[in-house]
Order: sequence, then structure tokens, then C-alpha cells
Amino acid sequence: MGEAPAFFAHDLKEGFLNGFGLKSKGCETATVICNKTYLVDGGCDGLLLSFQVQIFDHFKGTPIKPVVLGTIPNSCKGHSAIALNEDCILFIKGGSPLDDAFWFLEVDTPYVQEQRKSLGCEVVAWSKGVRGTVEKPIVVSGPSGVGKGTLISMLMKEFPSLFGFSVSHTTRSPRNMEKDGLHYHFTERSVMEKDIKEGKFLEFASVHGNLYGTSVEAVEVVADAGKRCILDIDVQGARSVRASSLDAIFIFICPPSMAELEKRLRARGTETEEQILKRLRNAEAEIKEGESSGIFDHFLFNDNLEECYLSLKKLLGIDGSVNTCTESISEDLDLPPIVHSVSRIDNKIIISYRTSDLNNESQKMIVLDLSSIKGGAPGRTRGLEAYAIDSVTNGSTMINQIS
Ligand SMILES: Nc1nc2c(ncn2[C@@H]2O[C@H](COP(=O)(O)OP(=O)(O)O)[C@@H](O)[C@H]2O)c(=O)[nH]1
Ligand SMILES: Nc1ncnc2c1ncn2[C@@H]1O[C@H](COP(=O)(O)OP(=O)(O)O)[C@@H](O)[C@H]1O
Repeated sequence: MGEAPAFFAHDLKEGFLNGFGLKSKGCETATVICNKTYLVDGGCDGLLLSFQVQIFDHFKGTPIKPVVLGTIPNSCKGHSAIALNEDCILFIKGGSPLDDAFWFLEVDTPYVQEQRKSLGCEVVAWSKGVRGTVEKPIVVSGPSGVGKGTLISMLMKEFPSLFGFSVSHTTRSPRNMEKDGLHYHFTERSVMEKDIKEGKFLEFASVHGNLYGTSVEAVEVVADAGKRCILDIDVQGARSVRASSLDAIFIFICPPSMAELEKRLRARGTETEEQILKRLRNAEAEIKEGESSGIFDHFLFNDNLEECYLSLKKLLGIDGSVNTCTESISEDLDLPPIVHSVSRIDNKIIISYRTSDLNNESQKMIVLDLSSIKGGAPGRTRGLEAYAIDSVTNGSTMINQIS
């Protein structure tokens, strides 16, 4: 049997002596990892628990309010918590739909360590557990005018249920046909700089004189829809994503020649002469860096559009031979109820609970297999597998799986 579970929030209605000098409202889970205790919730607002995080450092003896990155889980009526691998805590939200039931609070993963260093304070990061085998995100880079947007649009049009676009933030002005929230989140520089400082961006870069960036939320929204995320970002951004924990594949699109690139940029008619010249100047450096940096896994030449699109589909395994993204998730599992217990055996988390009808009381279990999880904050933890085990007993004596 693995680690002992944390307290169950629903069992603590009367409050408990947490011993940390923190005022308990009786709704927390308290999980100990190394020399720290992580208290989650604390704000029992009516009956809903709000997933606030406080850390108690056993050496310093003081409570700390960390900077919390990632989307915070929505309130629920009860949750349990269990420590994983000394760097992460798994939360199970009772009574929540399965696509919102499993959340990871990263407390010392490489991403959290890096954010702690750059923000200079205690940091934790939420990452929702997404079931099923959604494939790695795809990063597409290449010089302005090479055809990135065109190829991505073709992919999204042909496979709307497989791919989702990561909508970036930018300080540049919208072009005629561009819609806020669809092509970009058009934003003020000061707002974007503030959000960057607060750790809301997975990556950002100054490109052609404007600020561009991928928010953590932009990537999370796509993963939540069960789709494979596509990021259209420049080489600097690709470098940052490569260094992050977002496990992606990196594709660089090359033009057949600089003359053809210029022709496409001019034919698109979306930039002023000055902007076109700036983009062409930057293109040479971008191509050089793209080719020599070792960031990219694949290079595609966009000479003939149809041929390039076919090559893209081939390398993504969606050219008709194999479909890598369509494993459906069975939804035949019961939701974990508010009252449940949780334990761990190796990579399996066992969520046990009782149900009863007129004649029978049965113990049920949901097994959560963590052995194929990928990703994590920033973004989502993908690849959770869950299945149910039922056992029916008569009478009321049940063994609780954990003590
Ligand atoms: N680092 C980074 N680059 C981005 C992001 N969004 C767009 N870009 C890049 O910014 C550059 C300019 O994009 P845009 O203004 O739409 O012009 P276009 O490339 O000519 O279509 C392109 O290289 C994009 O790949 C982002 O979120 N982060
Ligand atoms: N293979 C191609 N041959 C000719 N024109 C192309 C090709 N690919 C894209 N284009 C055109 O080039 C222009 C720039 O493409 P776009 O997708 O906007 O580039 P990017 O997103 O890389 O800046 C668009 O007008 C597009 O229709």
C-alpha cells in the first residue's frame, strides 16, 4: 500500500486542530511532503470548498501564501488528496464529473522550481488531469508569410474534432479579417507585461516589434476540449516551449526561396511596406536559427501547398493510414462521490466508496492509472486511465481500503 492519504475535506465539518497556528474552518486537506504541509481550501464558503492553498514550512514555522499558477479547480463539496512522488499532490473532487474530478497540484516539479526561481517566492501550479490518449501538442514555426497560418487552417478545417488552436496574445493591431479571441487575444502591452510577471504565460517573445505570447490558459482550453493543441509561434517562443515541461513536437516550415517569401507577403496585402521589409529582414535570421538551433524535430518545405499539407498530415499520422488521435474515452464510470477514500499502489490510485440499494450494499472502486501520464503544469496532465471495479456484499460491514 502506498502513502497514507491526506485528510478528507468532507470529514472535517467540525474543524480540526491543524497545529500550524492556522485558523481551520474544517474543510481542508493537509498533505505533508518533505518539510512542508500543504493545506488546501481553507475558505469554506457555505458548503463549497474553494481550493485555496497555504503552505506550512515545518522549519520556518510560519504559514506561507504561495503564488498559484494555472487554472484553479472550481469549488466542490468535498475533496481528498494524496501525495505523489514528493513533487505533486493529486486531488479528487467528490461529486464532480469525471472530466473535472482529477487535479494535480505541482509543488516541486521542474516547472515549479523554475517559476520559484524567476518569481523569487513560493510557487505552486495546478494542472487538470485529462483522461485518454490525446497526442502531444504541435509547435509550428517559420518566417512570416511562409504559410503557417494557411497550413494550420487547412488542418483545423479537415479535422475540427482532432485539433484546437492555441490562441496567442499579441500587442499588434488586428488585421481586417482577424477576430479578437479567435485569431489572437489583442491586448495592451501593459496588461500583457503584468500577466507575464504573474506567471500566466507559457512563453512570450518580442517579434517584429510587438509582444506575442502563449498563455497557460490558451493551451489548457484546447486540452480540456480533448483536442491536440497547435501553437503557431516564432523560434524564440519555440525555444522556450522546448525548455518547458510541455512535451510537444516541433515543426519548422521553410520557404522555397526568399523571393517567393516576399511575393507571398506582398500578395497577402496585410502589412505596410515598412512592416514587409522588417519581416523579410527577420526571416533570414529566423530561418538560420530554425535550421541550426536543434529545436525542431521536422522541417517541411512549403513550395507546393497541397504537397506540403500532405507531408504535414503524414508526419502527424493522419494521412489516412493511421489515426492517432481518436481513441474515445468511455464514460461508463460512476462519478467519485463526495464520501470516498483514496490509496495508492505503485502507479495506481484506488478511490473506494460505498453504494447501497434496498438489498445490497456494495463497495465500488475507481482505479486511476497514472503510468501513462504526460505533460503537467503549465497545461494539463494528459493520459489518465480510469476504470471501475465493483464488489457486492450483503450486510453492512465493509473494510475501508485505507486507514
Ligand atoms: N513567441 C510567440 N510567437 C508568436 C505567438 N503568436 C504568434 N507568434 C509569431 O509571431 C510572428 C508574427 O505573427 P503575425 O503577426 O500573426 O504575422 P505572420 O507570421 O506574418 O502571420 C509569427 O512568427 C508567429 O509565429 C506567440 O504566442 N508566441
Ligand atoms: N505553398 C504556397 N504557395 C503559394 N502561396 C502560399 C502558399 N502557402 C501559403 N501561401 C499564401 O502565402 C500567404 C502567407 O501565408 P500565411 O499562411 O498567412 O503565412 P504565415 O502564417 O506563415 O505568415 C497567404 O496569402 C497564403 O495564401
